[in-house]
Amino acid sequence: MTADLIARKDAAHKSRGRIPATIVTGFLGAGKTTLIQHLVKSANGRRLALVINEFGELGVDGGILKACAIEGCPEENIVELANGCICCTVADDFLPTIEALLDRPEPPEHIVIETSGLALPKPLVKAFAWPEVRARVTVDGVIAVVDGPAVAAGRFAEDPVAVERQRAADAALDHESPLAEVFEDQIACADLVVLNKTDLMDASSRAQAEAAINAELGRRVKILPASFGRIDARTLLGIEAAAEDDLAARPSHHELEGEDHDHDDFESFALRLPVLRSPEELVARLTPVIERHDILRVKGFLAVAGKEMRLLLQGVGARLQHHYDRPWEAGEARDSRLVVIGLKGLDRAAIAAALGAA
Ligand SMILES: Nc1nc2c(ncn2[C@@H]2O[C@H](COP(=O)(O)OP(=O)(O)OP(=O)(O)O)[C@@H](O)[C@H]2O)c(=O)[nH]1
Repeated sequence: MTADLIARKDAAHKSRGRIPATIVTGFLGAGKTTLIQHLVKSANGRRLALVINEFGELGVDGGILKACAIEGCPEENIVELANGCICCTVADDFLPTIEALLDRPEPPEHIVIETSGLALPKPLVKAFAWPEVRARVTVDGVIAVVDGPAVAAGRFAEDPVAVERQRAADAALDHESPLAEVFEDQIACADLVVLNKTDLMDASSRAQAEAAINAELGRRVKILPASFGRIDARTLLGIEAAAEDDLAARPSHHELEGEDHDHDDFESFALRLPVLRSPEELVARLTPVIERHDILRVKGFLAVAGKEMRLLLQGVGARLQHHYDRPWEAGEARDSRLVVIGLKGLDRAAIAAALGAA
């Protein structure tokens, strides 16, 4: 799409007096924040506001985006809704945040919402159908970011053995595997699917992942391959789906289970670690802990002895990545904190002890 066409589409939204909003969904660690980082850089100076929601309590994603200090998206345009899942607190947290953005003297030209990896996107889309919001915003599109290698490996496929094990532990469990449910909902709500992490995939695993995605897509929706979410803003913004008018086409478990949906099957907690001797030392400790406890996601900012830079560590399943993302600021507490997310029943004490947490 040309810049011209985007400008015309923006103008069309504005002429109807509505600001477009894009919802970026996708499971824990699929690459949502990475995609948004790239999107902001390629947005050509368009005034964006980012609403970032995280399941863990640390606000790591907001920290990553703020550290980029990207032109067109200054820090005050990044709003964090940490510690929870917006899909269940729509009226309390999410809508007031959107309304506050719209009420600014210079409102954003486009709002990008990153949901937590466990959020079901439909309740958010539904919120945009409420009359007072509908008059001012339209959902330009729901983008589902998918961890390609994880899907190809069957991570989100129905796992009857795991479900039976959970049922044995919790007789009240009345739904299928939590990972499968979140995946199904996120795909079923999408107007565009980004098959991410293709740098880690060969042709056959790509075909497997596409087949698994297609199995959940009830409508004709494009699947775009990507590596590190490198897709131009011109493709991601300006879909013009008006998703709030199209709710019936987006089936969701949320309607069936209400407030009791999947989050209850997951938990997260934060750990404070001592200053690290080296990143490698932490990786060596973490790797077996992640495997033993089947941890889904770890992330955090850490202090390393003798380093003036903040270390960002990210783990998605057993895959760990780290780099120094920015210098510690003057007066900033050089804390080492990690958030750990997994299925309910994590042995917090054992994990903390194995990592030498304070
Ligand atoms: N190899 C590879 N790694 C990727 C790609 N995209 C993202 N990552 C890495 O995956 C990890 C998670 O990426 P994020 O962008 O934080 O994922 P997220 O979906 O925002 O994660 P949550 O907000 O925790 O759900 C980071 O270490 C990224 O560098 C990719 O295309 N290929």
